[in-house]
Amino acid sequence: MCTAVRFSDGNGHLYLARNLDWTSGYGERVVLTPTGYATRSPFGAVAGIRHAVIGMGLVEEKTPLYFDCGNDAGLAVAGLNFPGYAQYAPEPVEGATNVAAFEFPLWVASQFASVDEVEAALGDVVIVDRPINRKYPSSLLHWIIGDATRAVVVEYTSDGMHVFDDDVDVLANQPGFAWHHENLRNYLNASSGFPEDTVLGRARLAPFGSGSLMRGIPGDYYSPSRFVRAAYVNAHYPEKASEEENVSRAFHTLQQVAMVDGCAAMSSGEFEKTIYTGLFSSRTTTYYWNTYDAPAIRSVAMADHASDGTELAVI
Ligand SMILES: C[C@H](CCC(=O)NCCS(=O)(=O)O)[C@H]1CC[C@H]2[C@@H]3[C@H](O)C[C@@H]4C[C@H](O)CC[C@]4(C)[C@H]3C[C@H](O)[C@]12C
Repeated sequence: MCTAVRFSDGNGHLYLARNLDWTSGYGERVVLTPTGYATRSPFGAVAGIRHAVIGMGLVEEKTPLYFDCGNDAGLAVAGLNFPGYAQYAPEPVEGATNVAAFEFPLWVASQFASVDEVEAALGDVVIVDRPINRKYPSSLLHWIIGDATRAVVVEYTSDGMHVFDDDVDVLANQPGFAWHHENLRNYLNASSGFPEDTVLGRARLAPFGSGSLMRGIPGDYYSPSRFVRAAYVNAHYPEKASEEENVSRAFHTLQQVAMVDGCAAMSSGEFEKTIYTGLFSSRTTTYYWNTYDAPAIRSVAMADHASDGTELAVI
């Protein structure tokens, strides 16, 4: 499973972070797509790279396949599994902007500078089930897209495109965003406060310590539970000013919804775990990540490579 969160430093910078939860990795690396790169795009949606893009992904058929990424203008996107709901158009539609499912994150991050811009463009978009090759059929995903001010969730289902204003800045897996948002109403009681002593019968009862009013926030790995827990932590985390504090914030928040080996099996019987946690910071246009087996945080800044070059940098 996967979980993603967006937040800001209150000073015009975006932080968008995600856990990639699966049984094993795909050989993913940090990939920088510079503005001079001539990428392939089956229907021409990604005609050129207007904004340099950095994120986690694979390169296949000379095409960056991003799992999550951000750009030099402060916009970022992450794709999370959405099987049973996602349904792309079988063929391109004449007159529309046809975006192959595999290139959706690259299309977002290479073409636009803000959530408002993407949202306006999405009105004309058809997401097409056109795999990059036979090895990699289209993944069934939904996406969170964020900038320094807000986030939206994009779901493409049997009745077409849906764009939701994500006012809690979180995404998990199934079911759809609208369900997850409604489900938050089950947790209105949860708060970060410290309760008063209470009287029960002739007994005066005091809390054991802090955390008492947070009880009821679900602790398991099920997608609805991760959505609620990530929304709680992300909303209660105090705004932080520095890059270091915000990197710490992202990794601490996602640690709350990270999956530990052996605890949750998939239908195959294999266990899911958090393969990597990735974070895009627009403040430094840096991609930070760690992995299950190498938990120290590593980073690559766009400035470390030629973001106006013609070749992909695979780090
Ligand atoms: C498996 C990943 C999603 C993890 C997740 O959400 N798990 C949820 C588990 S569960 O259902 O809820 O049980 C997704 C996220 C991004 C996906 C990748 C990206 O979309 C890029 C390419 C796209 C190609 O079409 C398929 C390979 C691929 C390389 C994808 C493989 C895989 O589907 C990825 C890595």
